[in-house]
Amino acid sequence: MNDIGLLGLGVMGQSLALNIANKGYNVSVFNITSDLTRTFMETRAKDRNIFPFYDIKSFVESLSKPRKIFLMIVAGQPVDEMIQKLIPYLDKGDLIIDGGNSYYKDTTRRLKELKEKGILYLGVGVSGGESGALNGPSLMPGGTIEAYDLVKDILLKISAQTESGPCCAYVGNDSAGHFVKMLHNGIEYGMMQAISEVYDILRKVLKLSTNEIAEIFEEWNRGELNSFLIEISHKLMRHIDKSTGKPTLELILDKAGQKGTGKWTAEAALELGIPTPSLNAAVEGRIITFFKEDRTKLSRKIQKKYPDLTLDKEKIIEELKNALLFSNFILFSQGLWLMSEASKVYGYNIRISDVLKIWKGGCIIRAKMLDFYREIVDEKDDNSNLLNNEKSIKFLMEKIESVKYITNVAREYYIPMLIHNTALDYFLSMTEENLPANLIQAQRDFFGAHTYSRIDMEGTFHTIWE
Ligand SMILES: NC(=O)C1=CN([C@@H]2O[C@H](COP(=O)(O)OP(=O)(O)OC[C@H]3O[C@@H](n4cnc5c(N)ncnc54)[C@H](OP(=O)(O)O)[C@@H]3O)[C@@H](O)[C@H]2O)C=CC1
Ligand SMILES: O=C(CO)[C@H](O)[C@H](O)COP(=O)(O)O
Repeated sequence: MNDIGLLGLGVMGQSLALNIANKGYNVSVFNITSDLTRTFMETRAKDRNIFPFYDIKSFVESLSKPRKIFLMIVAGQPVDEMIQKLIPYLDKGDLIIDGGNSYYKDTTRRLKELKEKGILYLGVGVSGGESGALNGPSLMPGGTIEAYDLVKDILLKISAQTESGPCCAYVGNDSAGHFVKMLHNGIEYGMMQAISEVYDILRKVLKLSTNEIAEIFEEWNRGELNSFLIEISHKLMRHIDKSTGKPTLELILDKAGQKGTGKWTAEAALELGIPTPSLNAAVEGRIITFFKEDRTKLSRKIQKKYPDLTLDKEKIIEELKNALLFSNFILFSQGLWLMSEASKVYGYNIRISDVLKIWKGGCIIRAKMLDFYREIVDEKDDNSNLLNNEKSIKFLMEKIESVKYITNVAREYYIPMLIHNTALDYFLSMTEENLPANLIQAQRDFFGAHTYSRIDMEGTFHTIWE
């Protein structure tokens, strides 16, 4: 009898199967297309404690009870289909673990449906891409503690390890695991967009070569900005395309793909009423890239009047570094506030400090600054908003002039900076006592008799404006 079943042998599934086997567990594997299983067994899984199965029944029957089946397949309908195929062979107390990027509301529904059948279910956020899955991902399991306890040992062993411990911890009830992973990706979109904005300034304003930009990013990666995304950015910038001799990056079409997790984050924020303009802007930024033909046509219709500026290269590089630190802070701040609200509304009971700990290693948004964010979260009882802390304000105010400077330079050169602009505007809005919403309220009352509150007396008021 094998310890665990891994269902789905795509990019992530193969690596996870190997990772689990490397930790000494016997792994049964199954994939919907048998050829993929055969190829995997003949290559990467050869002579390993990995056992192939070509039908669901024998795959399930190969597992010791209570059975543990890790799904690593395309999210959405395939997960529902596969659960239906598994159910006839499962017993009460068996556990299905969904490690894909499933929509959290689907996870809530599946948990309920399977609970009625006595089958346990865990929605586990998995981050780290192919190499993380193989060498140690960040794991965000959510569901019942009873279900988590069944696979806790395996998950802790296969996860990334940092000086703060394993990058796996029970994150909360119900669909908390997939909600947290979705938010991880929402922040990931923001960080990627912010880095690309900085890259744009370096190449278009300072006219640096891709290799020179790689050097700057490599230098930044040795300091406060140290992160997986900065690291891979400088590495990928050095990759040369063999057929042209050019940096491969320069040959990639500027249309960014997306599979949905960023959009779900923005939707969740709107649904829960938490302001996340920078997370939302990252999704919008990707959507805009998709309209390449329109952008190309329009770009030929406008005349750009470039300024006659003497640029201080070193100053711009230094200000960009600070602006990126500012924007990253705001991205996490918006994301963690949303997480905290979801935790209250959905009863997840998420410990944000633990989430920041498990994001320290293995995942795509791992960064040195996470220690600072965690320090802030740990300082207050109500950790719903990172901004409510003196250290945060000091950190941001030390960098605000850089963001103002950089966003102004960007404007002079017609360069969009969706993340940096929204991060700055968010900070200015959140730290402004007097916003012009009085006018909005008056307009609403004028056209729709929506009423308003007054600053000088209690109550609800309506005015006949004309
Ligand atoms: N790639 C990444 O960096 C990360 C991915 N994820 C998530 O992990 C999951 C898997 O991703 P990844 O490994 O990259 O994807 P791949 O496209 O490499 O693999 C997808 C897997 O799903 C299987 N599959 C597709 N349709 C069905 C179906 N109807 N029934 C059963 N199995 C099916 C495929 O089988 P076959 O090929 O035979 O059709 C294959 O095994 C996704 O939810 C993804 O969002 C999470 C973190 C990181
Ligand atoms: O979950 C992931 C990383 O954390 C996956 O790589 C995911 O596909 C990234 O999202 P998108 O494809 O929308 O960029």
